[in-house]
Amino acid sequence: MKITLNDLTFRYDTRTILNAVAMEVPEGSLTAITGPSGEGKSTLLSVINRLWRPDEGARVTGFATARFNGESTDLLSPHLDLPSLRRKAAMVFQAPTPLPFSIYKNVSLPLTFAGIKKKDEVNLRVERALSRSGLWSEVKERLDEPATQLSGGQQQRLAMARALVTEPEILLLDEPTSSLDTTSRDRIETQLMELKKSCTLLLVSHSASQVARLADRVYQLRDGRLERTL
Ligand SMILES: Nc1ncnc2c1ncn2[C@@H]1O[C@H](COP(=O)(O)OP(=O)(O)OP(=O)(O)O)[C@@H](O)[C@H]1O
Repeated sequence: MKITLNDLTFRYDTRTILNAVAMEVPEGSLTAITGPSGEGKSTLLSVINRLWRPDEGARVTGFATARFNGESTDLLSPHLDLPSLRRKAAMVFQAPTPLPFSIYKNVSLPLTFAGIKKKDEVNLRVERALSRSGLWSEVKERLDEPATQLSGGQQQRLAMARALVTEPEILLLDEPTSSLDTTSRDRIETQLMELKKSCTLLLVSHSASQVARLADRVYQLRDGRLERTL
């Protein structure tokens, strides 16, 4: 399994969000998490790339592991290198988040943070990430233009490219198409079907039809309990 959660309990102060949940995410699959609003689906994703913060009152017990490059990693370890984890388990959020820079810099920035500076390598990776997110042919002639000039759907594919540029093994997607029209949604869904051949995808979605179209495995979160429904 690429990701395994076992007996995982997540609390914000006294409130239990995840109650002894278990989940197994097979490598190279698209696993979906559904469930009512505010139940803790985003919180569940935050366990995997460690976006939750103890200083906000969050407390976690149990087991959460991911296999990176064949090696098991304890996702709850206090010694985890978080920037490195987030390069291997990258995240795409609900709303597109273009930074006030060029299209090129929006995608290449994580490489700068990772210390990858060789121009040829950066160029290669930016092109590959934009191709994998299905945006390359639309932007290859305008890489120096501001990213904010892209349409909403293009901005979300740009966010996917930014997540993909470090070649993550896991891509966490938190309702990535909920703010988009159906054409933009379809484009992203097409890319996701292609991406799962080379990356493990964990998708939070409110849309039953989207889950039916895309998911190999489905979990539903309700009242703190996680139940496998497919
Ligand atoms: N830092 C925090 N401190 C306290 N409570 C929080 C914090 N972050 C989130 N919560 C609460 O935890 C619960 C779960 O939130 P979460 O965002 O994971 O739900 P969700 O299922 O993803 O919701 P939605 O579908 O609406 O995005 C919510 O009730 C939220 O108010």
